Amino acid sequence: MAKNTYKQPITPPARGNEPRPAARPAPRPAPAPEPAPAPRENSRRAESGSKPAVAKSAPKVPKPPRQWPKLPSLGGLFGFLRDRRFQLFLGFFFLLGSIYLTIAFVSFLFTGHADQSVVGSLATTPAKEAGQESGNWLGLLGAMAAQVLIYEGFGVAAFAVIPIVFFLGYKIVFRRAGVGVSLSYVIALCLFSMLWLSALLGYVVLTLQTPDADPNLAHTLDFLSGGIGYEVASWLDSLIGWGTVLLLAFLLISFVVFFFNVTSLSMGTAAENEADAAGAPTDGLDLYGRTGLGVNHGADPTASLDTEDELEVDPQMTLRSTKPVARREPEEEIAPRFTSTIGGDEEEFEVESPAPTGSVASPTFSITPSAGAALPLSVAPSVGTAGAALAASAASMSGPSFSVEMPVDAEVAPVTSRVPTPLSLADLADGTTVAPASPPLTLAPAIPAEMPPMAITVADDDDFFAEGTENYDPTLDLSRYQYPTLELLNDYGAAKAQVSKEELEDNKDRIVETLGHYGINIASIKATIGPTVTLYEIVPDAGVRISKIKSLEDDIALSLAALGIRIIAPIPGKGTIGIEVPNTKKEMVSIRSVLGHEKFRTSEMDLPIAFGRTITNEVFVADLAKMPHLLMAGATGQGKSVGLNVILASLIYKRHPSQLKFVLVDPKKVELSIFNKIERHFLAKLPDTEEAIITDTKKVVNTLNSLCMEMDRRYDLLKDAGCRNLKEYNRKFVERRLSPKKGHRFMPFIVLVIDELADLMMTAGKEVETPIARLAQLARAIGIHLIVATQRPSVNVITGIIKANFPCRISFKVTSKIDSRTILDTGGADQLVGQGDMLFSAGSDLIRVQCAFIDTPEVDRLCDFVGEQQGYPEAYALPEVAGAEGDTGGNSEDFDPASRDSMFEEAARVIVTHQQGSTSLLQRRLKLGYNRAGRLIDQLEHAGVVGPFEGSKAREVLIPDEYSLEQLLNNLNKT
Ligand SMILES: Nc1ncnc2c1ncn2[C@@H]1O[C@H](COP(=O)(O)OP(=O)(O)OP(=O)(O)O)[C@@H](O)[C@H]1O
Repeated sequence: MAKNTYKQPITPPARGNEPRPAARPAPRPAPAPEPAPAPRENSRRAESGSKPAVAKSAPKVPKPPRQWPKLPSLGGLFGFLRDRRFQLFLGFFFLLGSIYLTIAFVSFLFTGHADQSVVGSLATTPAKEAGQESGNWLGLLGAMAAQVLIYEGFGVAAFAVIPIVFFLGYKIVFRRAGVGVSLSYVIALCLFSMLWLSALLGYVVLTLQTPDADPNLAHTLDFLSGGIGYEVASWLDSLIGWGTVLLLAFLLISFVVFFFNVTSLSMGTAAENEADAAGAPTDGLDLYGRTGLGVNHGADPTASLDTEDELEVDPQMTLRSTKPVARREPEEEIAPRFTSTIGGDEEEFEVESPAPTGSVASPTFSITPSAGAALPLSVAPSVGTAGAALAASAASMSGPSFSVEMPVDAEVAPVTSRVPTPLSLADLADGTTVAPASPPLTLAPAIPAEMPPMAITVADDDDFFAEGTENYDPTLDLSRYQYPTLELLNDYGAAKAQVSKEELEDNKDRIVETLGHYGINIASIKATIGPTVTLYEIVPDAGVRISKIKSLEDDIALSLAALGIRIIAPIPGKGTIGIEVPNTKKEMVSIRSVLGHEKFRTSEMDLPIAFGRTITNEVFVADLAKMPHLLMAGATGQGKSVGLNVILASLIYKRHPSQLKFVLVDPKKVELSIFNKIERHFLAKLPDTEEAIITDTKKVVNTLNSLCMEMDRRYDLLKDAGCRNLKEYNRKFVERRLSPKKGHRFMPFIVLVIDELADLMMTAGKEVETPIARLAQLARAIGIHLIVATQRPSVNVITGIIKANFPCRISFKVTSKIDSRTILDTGGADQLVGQGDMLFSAGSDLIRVQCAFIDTPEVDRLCDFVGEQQGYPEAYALPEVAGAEGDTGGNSEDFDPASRDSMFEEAARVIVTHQQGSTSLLQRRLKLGYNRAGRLIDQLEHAGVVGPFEGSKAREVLIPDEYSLEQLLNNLNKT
């Protein structure tokens, strides 16, 4: 029966918007009228199950009358199945039946031959007479059963029927699987063994039964395979001959792989093997769910995990069932009961069962925090003492059999978990101590009826942080995340020098000659071949004025008949003059060659970017975290987009999704859309937006403002933690010196990429300029970095205030010297050769780099590789911008009561009843998606029910009680 005994779950703080309240939630209030839930917008796996409670209290929407003919209800027809007496009758029938079959089968091994004629003569002989002649210890019926199942059926493999019958009876009588093995597990194993063995023995019999074989042997063999096995084998033999053996081997391997969930052929460590032998729940997944030994099988429920196995579950929990995996007729009595031990007292409460028609075999459960629970809390299902069922069930269930869902919430203390997502059943064991986690975990689904009893003790938040010996590892939320491999990128082979000796000599001679014409003699000349240009370093004779050489730039270019000559006079720190001469044949720098270079691979930088190769052919790697922002310019078609992709790819190759988030702004709409695939891994977005990649100017303004809010919050947290920068702060958090209870969280780097600033500046001007400048000025310490690109480096796009805050700039080829000056404060960018030829300026240094090349299919493959892996439930949510226009429901001026959400009143009641202005409360109580709950909160703000957004705190509830609320609602309805 569906019950919802936890009346008031605490609000799991929603990332980005509704922060976790600083203090532990208030004790459970008196039961209040349940708000009517509505169908979820964004159903989550763990929350999408149908719930009777939901159905009961659903809003009273009049249903259209159905005109279907009346049929007798199935419940009435098969109601006797729920009769416990009938169940016991059936259960014992199977149990005794299994004993009967065992005796009959064993007897058949001795008396079978004699009984064959007895059973065969049944058509002509009276049953009584035949029974008297039967040699089977269980009479004629025993002889018949054995004859059918063994001789005519499956041979000795028919013994596998016995466990099926036994466990079926056991399950019905005792309402749980026997000896820790789930029924489906037994049935699958036994059926396969029976069919496979029978076919194998059939083939053996077929091969041994040659005309000259010993008749006694042939007689014995009759029993081995049974009629079916023999027929199957002969059929296979006629079709594929001795390939039958291969086929059978293949079937066996396939079964083992799927049934035991073999995922790896590695032999595992000695420790793992030991643990395995002892029945500890390693089960193919290591402590953090990574695939290890590769075989899932029964786990000893009493085996407790060592400290590393700790799970983290939010301190307070509600147990409720969600999506049933399989369904069958309801059996109310079997509804699992859970006990919660609070302090020394045991308190029993019922779990919301999936639905009146819900499954008992495999209902699913989620554990989410609840307000009423005190610490420490231990939760133990009181049904099911089955031993090895836990892991076995996990193995036999396909898909995400048991998962932890953690709402990703920027606002809230981060997930402190060392729990892999999804959590495997094997990760839970009796006696597991779990650390508190915030945001909450949702564990789903489990198989309570087959779950061994287990107690998950949730340590107090403070204790955890005080006692935690192990460092917090943010990557463990996606512990199975695989970094992209270089194989995803095109291999263009080793770079070859494209400049011939003749070309070098030729150029050298011409330079010497040209300078000679102007009376400049050269003491020495040296060439360094780069991918795009060759640098000729000359040491002029004493007394030659450098400015003279510089003024000859065009003349030298003319005499060399080459575009893009750049003279560096003098080369800083070298005392020579450089003349860069483009190579006749450019060498393409593949991204693979730079990402695979040791310099990048072993880089200790926070945000390393492998831009390409310098003119001395060295791989050029720079740290975005140090820049700390980057301005990019370049005329159209000169390699900007490729450059941006190189930057994004470098960062994706080097960072884990937990450490880095991108905010992608793409007014051109097509350049960055490819990165949509990695939304749940690497992208951040406003909570109320559908698309993670921002293409709309209005949304850009909101996003920039939201980033400013995030920046302010981060500064507050840093201040509170006494840290000067993000690195220090995260280190402290990792060392568990900062408690999530106080709002602390692991903060990923955020990289904002704007693909075309000109467009934004034209449409939104100051609205974007101010937050960009603000972010650029302040965000360096708190890990927000900006990469802003533009085609038009004119002063009304790259304004003084923007330029002043972007010390690090890149210019691809631009069309004029003025543009070059605007972006780099010096000429030179106009003389580049294009196709990724770029100048990198960090302060005074100007470095010429050939940008690496990454093709769109390569980016595609990279994004597919990342995107196909398990990600967070949703993109990293940025703080909601109060009063933001667009999707948030409008601002106060244009708030129209008539266009209120249909759940508006229910939402208001929930908020007032709980006195908590939180989006996630609405999400949970009303089963809403984040977007809709966010809109509702906004509408409630406009209606005066809740106060404005308050950063890290929940919104203030402005209506003190339900009476005042009803008055307000009445007034609103009148207007
Ligand atoms: N690093 C590079 N190495 C070799 N070729 C390159 C490189 N970068 C760009 N190219 C060539 O230049 C072409 C245009 O590059 P890209 O699309 O990046 O230009 P863009 O500056 O972004 O142009 P737009 O502003 O019009 O989008 C590419 O298709 C490619 O052929």
